Amino acid sequence: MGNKVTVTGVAEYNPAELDREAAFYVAGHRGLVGSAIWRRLEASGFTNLVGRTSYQLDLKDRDATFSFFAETKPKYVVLAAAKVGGILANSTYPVDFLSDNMRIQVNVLDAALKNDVERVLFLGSSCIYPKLAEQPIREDSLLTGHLEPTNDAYAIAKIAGILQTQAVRRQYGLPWISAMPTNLYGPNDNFSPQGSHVLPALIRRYDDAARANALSVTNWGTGKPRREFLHADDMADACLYLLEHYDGPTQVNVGTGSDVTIKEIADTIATVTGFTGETKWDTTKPDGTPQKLLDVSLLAKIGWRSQITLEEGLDRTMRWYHDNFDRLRS
Ligand SMILES: NC(=O)C1=CN([C@@H]2O[C@H](COP(=O)(O)OP(=O)(O)OC[C@H]3O[C@@H](n4cnc5c(N)ncnc54)[C@H](OP(=O)(O)O)[C@@H]3O)[C@@H](O)[C@H]2O)C=CC1
Ligand SMILES: C[C@H]1O[C@H](OP(=O)(O)OP(=O)(O)OC[C@H]2O[C@@H](n3cnc4c(=O)[nH]c(N)nc43)[C@H](O)[C@@H]2O)[C@@H](O)[C@@H](O)C1=O
Repeated sequence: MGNKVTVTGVAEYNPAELDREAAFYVAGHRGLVGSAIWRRLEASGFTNLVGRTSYQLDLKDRDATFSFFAETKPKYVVLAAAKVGGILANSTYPVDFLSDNMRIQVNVLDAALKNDVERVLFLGSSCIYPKLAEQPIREDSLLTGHLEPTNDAYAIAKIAGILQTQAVRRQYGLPWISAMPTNLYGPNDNFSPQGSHVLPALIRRYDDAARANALSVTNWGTGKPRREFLHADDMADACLYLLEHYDGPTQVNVGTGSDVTIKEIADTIATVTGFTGETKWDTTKPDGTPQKLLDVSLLAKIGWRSQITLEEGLDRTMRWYHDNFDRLRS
């Protein structure tokens, strides 16, 4: 690692470029985040990227995960493989979100340790923070209050992942880090009506309604909660930036620093899809946490800011959605 720079009172980091020829395993390389990281690494000249689908390698299988690490010997790992879903999936299948994610991350982190992986980036989520955390949410609000019940099982798994990363730092002195993204969107997102996050769900719902000349659509909850949306390409850029510029125990928030209400994002998507009907709200569906806006000042101190505006990101995502429309429905 390079020269140590102190960020007053928060963390320390050592800028150092990663070796472009070393084996770099992107766990979950077909997903929203993993595919964006893969594109970012390719564009930055990495020549030895390693990826496996869940069909080729089920990371819940400990023996298979250890064999894979022993064979491929990655020098770097980003853990973007996880069981992921929106508010309804999280609240309907809490056992899966807890158990699958615990198993995936324990297997990957243990195998990485056994095989001397030099740098690991563990990805958590902004849902690790207390439901009623002071906004914008600082990293030090972790474990200071009760979690949002619709995603507490998933959040507990993610908190365990952060702690495992920190424990490896303490016990073995390795420069492993973790990042906490806000709500993400972009190409290769999950657009399934029941399982997805809100932004892809709204794209699909309003686009379908516009094509069918429907008179109304019905969204979930009250529309009042506030969410912060970051494009996956920005997230991928932040991941590489953190790996090359940050070496501290604190999980680093990754977001844009601004949020919108669900009603506002719904109105925007209605406009861009050309839907002119009425929007209704199904208040029997959960709202989830009232606001989730990350404090991104640590990330700014380290030197990174998001570049893709919500308008630009939505435009890119809509174009990707239309290009992949047939495949997404097959
Ligand atoms: N999407 C979001 O809004 C947010 C995501 N995050 C975090 O970012 C990370 C990536 O999420 P995202 O890209 O959205 O998720 P996706 O669902 O788009 O992708 C998840 C990836 O994980 C892989 N995977 C799942 N289970 C297994 C398994 N048992 N074995 C091997 N691979 C598996 C899948 O592989 P395959 O395609 O081959 O089946 C898939 O490529 C996660 O840690 C998530 O918690 C954090 C905050 C917000
Ligand atoms: C990233 C984060 O994502 C999840 O948390 P969430 O932020 O609450 O996620 P969401 O995107 O699913 O919903 C955001 C808001 O939007 C409203 N909403 C309206 N209409 C639809 C709709 O059609 N689908 C969905 N999913 N939500 C809708 C919905 O009622 C809620 O008020 C975590 O479980 C966890 O996975 C996690 O870490």
